[in-house]
Amino acid sequence: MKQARDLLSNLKSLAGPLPEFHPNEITNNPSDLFLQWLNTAIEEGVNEPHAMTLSTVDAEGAPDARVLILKDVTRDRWYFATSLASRKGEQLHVNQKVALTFYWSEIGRQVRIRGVASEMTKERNTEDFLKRSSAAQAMALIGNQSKTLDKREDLESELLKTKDLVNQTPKTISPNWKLFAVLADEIEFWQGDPERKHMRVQYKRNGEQWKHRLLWP
Ligand SMILES: Cc1cc2nc3c(=O)[nH]c(=O)nc-3n(C[C@H](O)[C@H](O)[C@H](O)COP(=O)(O)O)c2cc1C
Repeated sequence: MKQARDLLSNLKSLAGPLPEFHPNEITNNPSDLFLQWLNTAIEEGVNEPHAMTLSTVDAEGAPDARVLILKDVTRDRWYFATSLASRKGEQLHVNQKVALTFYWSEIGRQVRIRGVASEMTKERNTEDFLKRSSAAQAMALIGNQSKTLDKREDLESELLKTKDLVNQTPKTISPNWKLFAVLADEIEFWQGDPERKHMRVQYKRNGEQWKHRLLWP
């Protein structure tokens, strides 16, 4: 087998062709630009464009990260859903400062968002929970995300029991499954360029207003 560094050095990155991002496409509000980029990602067939990395920090300030699904975007807010009892749930309890990162490799685009996460209302949680598939509802109702699983059979038997519960009492809501909104205060849009003349625009929020500047690649 090849050495890892040989395998890696043969891989291409940002080979293109990639779309361009002109300064005249910069919008006043970054949520508008995000939605334009999300639409482009969907049209261009990007695989799971709604998958994003959520970064959190623990009580000691050590970072952690994992992939989640983007549930919604409204003005200045990005939404995700998870279990309060999970590791990230515990981290969010002590520190609400988070980062979200999207990478859409097919079009060479990255979006970085920094902001503060807060829990949504019970009504929004219920609405989101009931939209989940019955398997996803059952898994959330078991509620053991990030806890030690002694053996896979335990998962199968818990799932069987909980799927029964979901079928018999379809509106059972997990008390731990929560929708969070990240109120963004900094967002960067990065368009890769095969010649490495990447285009970077960073927005910073001041109250209701956003300012932007270009960054060197
Ligand atoms: C494509 C993809 C989508 C995922 N979506 C979610 C999600 O929406 N919510 C969630 O809690 N975990 C989701 N996960 C699982 C998380 O990455 C993670 O394993 C889990 O939430 C436990 O993280 P924690 O131990 O840091 O709390 C997803 C994973 C992948 C790869």
